Amino acid sequence: MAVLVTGGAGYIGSHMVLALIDAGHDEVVVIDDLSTGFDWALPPEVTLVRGDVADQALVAETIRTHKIDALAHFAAKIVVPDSVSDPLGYYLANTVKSRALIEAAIGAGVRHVIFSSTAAVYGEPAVVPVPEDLTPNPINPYGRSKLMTEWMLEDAARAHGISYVVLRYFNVAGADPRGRSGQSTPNATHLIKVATQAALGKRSHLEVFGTDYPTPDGSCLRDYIQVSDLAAAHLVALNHLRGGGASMTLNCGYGRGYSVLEVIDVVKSVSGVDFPVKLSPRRAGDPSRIVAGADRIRAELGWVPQHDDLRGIVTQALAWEEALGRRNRV
Ligand SMILES: NC(=O)c1ccc[n+]([C@@H]2O[C@H](COP(=O)([O-])OP(=O)(O)OC[C@H]3O[C@@H](n4cnc5c(N)ncnc54)[C@H](O)[C@@H]3O)[C@@H](O)[C@H]2O)c1
Ligand SMILES: O=c1ccn([C@@H]2O[C@H](COP(=O)(O)OP(=O)(O)O[C@H]3O[C@H](CO)[C@H](O)[C@H](O)[C@H]3O)[C@@H](O)[C@H]2O)c(=O)[nH]1
Repeated sequence: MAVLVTGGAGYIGSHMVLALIDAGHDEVVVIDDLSTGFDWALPPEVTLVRGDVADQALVAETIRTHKIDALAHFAAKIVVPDSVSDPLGYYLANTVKSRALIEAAIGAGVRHVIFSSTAAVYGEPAVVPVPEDLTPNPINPYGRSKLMTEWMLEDAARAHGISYVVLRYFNVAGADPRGRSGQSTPNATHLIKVATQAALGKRSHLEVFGTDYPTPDGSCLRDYIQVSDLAAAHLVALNHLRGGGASMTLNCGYGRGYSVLEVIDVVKSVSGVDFPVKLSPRRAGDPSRIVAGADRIRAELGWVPQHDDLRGIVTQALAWEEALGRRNRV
């Protein structure tokens, strides 16, 4: 039995690949078009199929050749403000292409699917921390594009007798504790990545997008989950499905929110650099606060996070950013 990881050369997917290898899974296959991923992020024992997840012939051949029973689908476009300016591009990448992938995967014999969804499906939730059974109400095209894929997967699983786990990630951050991978996108927009780049002088300053939100300090609140903890959640989800477990949808977060200004303070404290910060207007598509109701995944899958510590997450992100600079990569 082998696992196909779409988007495995990307930030989170590469940590999933490492988690699979570390756990002794001997056949891991990645399909990735390298649009935002890097082949060097993959260990040498992993098979990389370079291509598009919507190429149904390629997907079917890959699944049959490697006798794949489980699919972990990470490949997507992921930047919320870009989805506001290019909604149709996001619906194509995240919804239309996922439809093609799911059809090809089921047709070729895949039995289990783990899907990378997002807290963005909740939009601006009335309840915080947000439980999984709150009716989704995304406020940007990114969240909508992902929610439609959740629905397609749920319907297709019911019709074709396969099982799935939808994981709704909150804000993913940090890097592999052993320094093997991290967030490598040069023009990434994620707060902790941008802040570490500002601390290391790769950016002149950091902008805070909005200080007039209805939150304690006026900046947005997010629940930052460490990337290897998230990968570990996928492993327990995989074991659950292969063991005959039921389909389910689970939040992935720690259940605690930090404001943008709090995160900046931690990055300044850990790095020892008082980099310039500019207070700017709100960014399109941002909800004010989003924190995971984090109990269900622990109860259902027995997931126990190992890295629930913002200072530790920032320390890992800084170390990875420094290593990228040393390697002259990005
Ligand atoms: N980063 C976060 O905070 C976050 C939060 C919630 C959900 N997610 C979800 O996690 C998943 C992974 O995100 P990430 O942060 O690792 O992003 P990423 O951009 O680093 O990784 C995406 C990978 O998918 C590949 N890819 C994109 N489109 C493809 C296609 N059509 N065919 C083949 N490969 C393709 C890219 O080359 C890249 O390697 C996404 O589905 C995203 O929506 C991320
Ligand atoms: O330079 C920056 C970057 C971000 N922010 C703020 O920091 C917060 C977090 O922003 P990120 O861009 O790091 O993350 P998002 O919350 O926009 O989105 C991320 O988490 C979501 C889930 O909550 C999605 O899944 C999405 O893929 C992923 O990028 C937001 O309030 C944003 O306005 C800044 O103030 N300055």
